[in-house]
Amino acid sequence: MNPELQLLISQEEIAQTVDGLARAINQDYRDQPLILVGILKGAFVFLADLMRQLQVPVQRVELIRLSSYGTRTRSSGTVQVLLDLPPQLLRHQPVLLVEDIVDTGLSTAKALQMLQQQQPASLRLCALLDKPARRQVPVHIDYLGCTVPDQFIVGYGIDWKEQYRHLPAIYTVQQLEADA
Ligand SMILES: O=P(O)(O)OC[C@H]1O[C@H](OP(=O)(O)OP(=O)(O)O)[C@H](O)[C@@H]1O
Ligand SMILES: Nc1nc2[nH]cnc2c(=O)[nH]1
Repeated sequence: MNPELQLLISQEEIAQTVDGLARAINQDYRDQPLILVGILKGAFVFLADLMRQLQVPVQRVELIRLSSYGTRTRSSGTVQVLLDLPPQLLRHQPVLLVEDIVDTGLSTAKALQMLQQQQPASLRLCALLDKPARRQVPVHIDYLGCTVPDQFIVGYGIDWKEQYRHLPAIYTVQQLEADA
């Protein structure tokens, strides 16, 4: 049976939030050529909207793919790297990591560590959502959209068992069956 969804952040609120984030990034980077790195799959919708609001010269858009939730609603605690970057790509370049949600922080911390190994000129994080209640490792978010409560989130690229990524707004999921 499909679970019940409750609206948390409307399409209009998401658009305003993305706009505010893009304005802050535009102001900070100005004419600096920037590399954007998005984390698949969850961040692909946010990345697509954010980058189209950027006025800074985006010299490259890259994607990495991490997974730690699978079909569950709690992190497995192990972050699998399913797609990495070619070596040396970020060396001496300003890089902005784009993430959909920082929850335990394990995925984002792993991504930051992977990117840092390539010795970028600078590395900052832009996250649409922050769920601080479940943090296991500290993560500094340079550009944050919204803080969300300790509930399971779906929509706007974010899934439950691969469903709901297509929804244009963000919802909390009610009455989820216990994880298998
Ligand atoms: O802070 P954390 O507890 O690590 O959770 C955050 C991560 O969890 C989700 O990815 P998921 O592993 O579900 O993969 P997906 O993006 O492909 O759905 C989400 O897209 C984040 O990348
Ligand atoms: N779908 C979904 N994935 C997540 N990964 C980390 N937190 C969440 C969440 O609240 N919802």
